[in-house]
Amino acid sequence: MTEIIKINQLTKRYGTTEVLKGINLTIHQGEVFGFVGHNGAGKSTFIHTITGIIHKSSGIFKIKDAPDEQIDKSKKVMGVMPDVSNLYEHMRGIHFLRYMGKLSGDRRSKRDYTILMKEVGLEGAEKKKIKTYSFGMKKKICIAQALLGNPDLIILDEPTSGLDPESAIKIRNLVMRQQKLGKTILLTSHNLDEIDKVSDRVGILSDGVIKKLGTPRQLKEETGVGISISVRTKPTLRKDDIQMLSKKLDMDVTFVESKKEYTLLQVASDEDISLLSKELIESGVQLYELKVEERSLEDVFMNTK
Ligand SMILES: Nc1ncnc2c1ncn2[C@@H]1O[C@H](COP(=O)(O)OP(=O)(O)OP(=O)(O)O)[C@@H](O)[C@H]1O
Repeated sequence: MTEIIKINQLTKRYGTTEVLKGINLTIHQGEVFGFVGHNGAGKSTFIHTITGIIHKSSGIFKIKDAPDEQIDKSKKVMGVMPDVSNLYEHMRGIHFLRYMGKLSGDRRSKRDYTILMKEVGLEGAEKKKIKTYSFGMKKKICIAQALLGNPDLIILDEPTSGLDPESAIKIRNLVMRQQKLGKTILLTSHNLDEIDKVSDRVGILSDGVIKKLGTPRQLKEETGVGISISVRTKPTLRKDDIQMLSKKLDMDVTFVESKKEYTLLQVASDEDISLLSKELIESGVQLYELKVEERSLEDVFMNTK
């Protein structure tokens, strides 16, 4: 696997405040990497550092074979989504993209710029001045800008924040299409469901370091958070029944609540689900339904200190 980003012990201080305290990370070509962390964790600082917008304090990093001292070389392979405040607001959307495209050596035809605008959901707004765009529309043109020049590495800082659900799905699909073209995508988002859907791997930034790293599935499995299951039985299982079952099976089954014929429980592992259902059937309870509620990245995030 070709490494496209390699970071060793990267730190960044603002005055005496150390925001990044030693980031180690490798991202491979063709990966969609989701970077998450609470407000102020340092995600933007990280992106600004590796894209050469601000200087690192210490550590080393390489973007596609170019060491950080040669950041100008690596800028050529990166497409970075700018902040909405950096748009030339007096320009019309399509003219702005063509202008920025020229600066980044973009070779697409005039017609393809219209297609690009459509891809990010700006059809019909090509000739409108950016200053008349809504916040979401400005966000979309920033995403389009990150794709100019056919970069190998696309870096998107909160691309879908402030977008309506339909637009967010469009951007998610765009990310996946770019991946199919062989691009590497690094993105941040506070929408953990979205990160779960698009990312091959996820890194959780906390206290200046990457506290958790892995595929969404690995992280969810490692979290140690119990698995929530809902069972529909006759008779409906009550708290006392669950306590008895738990004792009999010698395992932790936590009663959460019972509503009508449904009982919500938590168990520790997949094996527990199998043992529990077997025991229920053997004890003569009519088991009509057993539904496992998927663990979410939100659980992982909330359990990352
Ligand atoms: N130019 C700066 N000078 C001093 N402190 C800064 C500067 N830029 C950011 N910070 C501080 O660094 C920390 C990390 O900020 P950063 O914007 O990187 O976080 P973030 O994870 O992107 O947050 P959010 O999710 O809210 O966008 C914050 O405490 C912030 O106040």
